[in-house]
Amino acid sequence: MGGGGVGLRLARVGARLAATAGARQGGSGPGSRSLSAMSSQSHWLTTEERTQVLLDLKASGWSELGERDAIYKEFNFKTFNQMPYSSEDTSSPPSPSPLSHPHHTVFAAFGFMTRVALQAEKMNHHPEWFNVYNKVQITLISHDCGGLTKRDVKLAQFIDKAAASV
Ligand SMILES: C[C@H](O)[C@H](O)[C@H]1CNC2=NC(N)=NC(=O)C2=N1
Repeated sequence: MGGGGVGLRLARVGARLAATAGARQGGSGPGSRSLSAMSSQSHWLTTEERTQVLLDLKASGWSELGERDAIYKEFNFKTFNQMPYSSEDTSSPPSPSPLSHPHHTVFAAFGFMTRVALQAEKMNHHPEWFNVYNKVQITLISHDCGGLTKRDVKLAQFIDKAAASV
C-alpha cells in the first residue's frame, strides 16, 4: 500500500502543527493544552525518526495504511506453543497428538495475543486487531494523536518479538 497520499500527509502535518501550537500556548488557564495533550505530544516521531522506523517496520512486514496514518500487519501462526494439557502431566498426550491437531494454530494465536494484550495494558496503548483461528490482523495507531507515534513503534517491535517467540 502507498504512503497515504498528499491529503493524509497534509492532515498529519496539520495535526503536528496543532500540537506544537498547543505546546507554545503554555499557561494553565482555559485554552492551554491538557495533560494528555502534553504527554501525547512527546510521543510524536521526528521526520527523520519516522523515515527510519518505517523502513525497519516495512522490512519486517508492516505496511502503512492508505486511509489513516497507521501501520498494519497480518500474522499467520503455524506452530504449536501451548499444550492443551498440563506440561506437568506425565501421562501421554491426548490422541491425536496436539502437534497434528488442526486447532493447534489457534493456541499459538491465543498465546501471542495474550502476550500482546499484557504488554498493551502495561503501556496503556492498545492495538486494533482481528483474530480468526490462526490469523491475527493488527493495526497500530495512537488514537489520541490521530496518527503514528513512538508508542506504536514500540508496540510493533514488541509484537514482532512476541510473534517470533511463539
Ligand atoms: C483512557 C485511556 O488512557 C486511553 O483511551 C488510551 C488507551 N489506549 C490507547 N491505545 C491507542 N492505540 N491509542 C490511544 O489513544 C489510547 N488511549
